[in-house]
Amino acid sequence: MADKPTKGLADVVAASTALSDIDGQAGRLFYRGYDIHDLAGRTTFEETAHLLQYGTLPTREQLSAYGEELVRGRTLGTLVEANISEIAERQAPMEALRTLVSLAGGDDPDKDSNAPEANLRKAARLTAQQPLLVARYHAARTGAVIPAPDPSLSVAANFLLQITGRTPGEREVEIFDTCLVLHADHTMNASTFAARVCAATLSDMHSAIVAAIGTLKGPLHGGANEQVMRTLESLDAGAVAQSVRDRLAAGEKIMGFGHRVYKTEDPRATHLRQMSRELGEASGDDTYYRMSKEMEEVVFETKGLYPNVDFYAATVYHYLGIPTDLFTPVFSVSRMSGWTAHVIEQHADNRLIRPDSEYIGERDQKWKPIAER
Ligand SMILES: CC(=O)SCCNC(=O)CCNC(=O)[C@H](O)C(C)(C)COP(=O)(O)OP(=O)(O)OC[C@H]1O[C@@H](n2cnc3c(N)ncnc32)[C@H](O)[C@@H]1OP(=O)(O)O
Ligand SMILES: O=C([O-])CC(=O)C(=O)O
Repeated sequence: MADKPTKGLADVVAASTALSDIDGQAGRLFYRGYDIHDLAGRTTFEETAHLLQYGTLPTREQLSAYGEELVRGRTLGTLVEANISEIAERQAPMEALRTLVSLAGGDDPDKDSNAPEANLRKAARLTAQQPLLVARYHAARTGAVIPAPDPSLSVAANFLLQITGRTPGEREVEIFDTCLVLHADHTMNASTFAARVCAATLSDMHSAIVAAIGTLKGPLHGGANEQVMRTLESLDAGAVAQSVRDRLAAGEKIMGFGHRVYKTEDPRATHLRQMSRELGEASGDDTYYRMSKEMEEVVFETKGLYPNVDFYAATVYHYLGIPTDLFTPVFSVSRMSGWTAHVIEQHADNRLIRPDSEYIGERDQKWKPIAER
């Protein structure tokens, strides 16, 4: 007889990983032993992706080779090209990405191999393609002609260029790059777990990533960043505190607050709050930042909850000119680096992930023919 399950697998250690570690009491996050506070603002997304996928911060030569691989990967295959316009017309952003990554699996030259070298090549291609998929999806649905990927630009700069259609400022690129670093990996979060469950059947990397994208989409996970912006837009700037109190009193969840693991401030929120303030002030209208601060105070006062990574990410993306329904796709652009690294790690030391369940249904039922039911 199985033990009583922990609802939502809270506190269950479901996998071993050398990729990231969280101290939820102290509010600390590490990627392969490096404190997120040391990485954020000092290490580029490309270096972070290399750290996760290859295991080390790259030397200059390694970074240059990896950067070139990412630049070469900024291209879409024939299956994706043939379908992206229709998908953009008919599917919302995260659904479209789920479909497009699945199609990209069909285009991938390494699709039939889970070998370590093939997995590394697929990880780089998926990391390179994800921002392009988001930009091309957005262009297809708006009819905009977007600039072609610029090989001289970083992942962050190229994405901002393609989404906004204008050359981003240096500080905007730095800030967006830091966002990508902050979202890259996070232990056994729901989408990473989904990817690992899929990979552990010895299914392929693209299948695992499709599972992860579908899982990230939900508002209790990555989908919360979009909902944060929708909440801010729905509030009267002069009555934020009262509206939030009313919503909490009515039993509503306020998106962007609370976390399964952090019992104190999410260390990523510390950076995102600061970047939101900076961009809000630079924009000349920091209303959404100030409203966010007020929400944060009221939610803490009323429920003792802290903002998670999604809360201030919303206003940062807003100030950077990213459309609200692309906030969760932006999360996937970064998390692709972590998801793929987890698939590599799972395949390297695999055992099927198949937990037990507690049976709570009827027993000893007596079968009757259909005429007697
Ligand atoms: C990248 C990420 O995935 S970060 C998380 C993004 N998700 C969100 O921001 C959605 C809002 N937050 C939540 O729903 C939750 O805090 C989660 C999903 C993140 C964590 O969930 P769990 O660990 O299962 O906590 P759970 O949902 O059981 O909450 C515990 C208690 O805090 C309350 N609570 C948790 N989060 C919130 C919130 N955002 N607003 C109001 N109350 C909340 C719950 O209602 C519950 O109260 P109760 O014990 O009186 O019923
Ligand atoms: O860890 C989690 O449960 C959610 C989260 O913050 C993330 O995926 O970044």
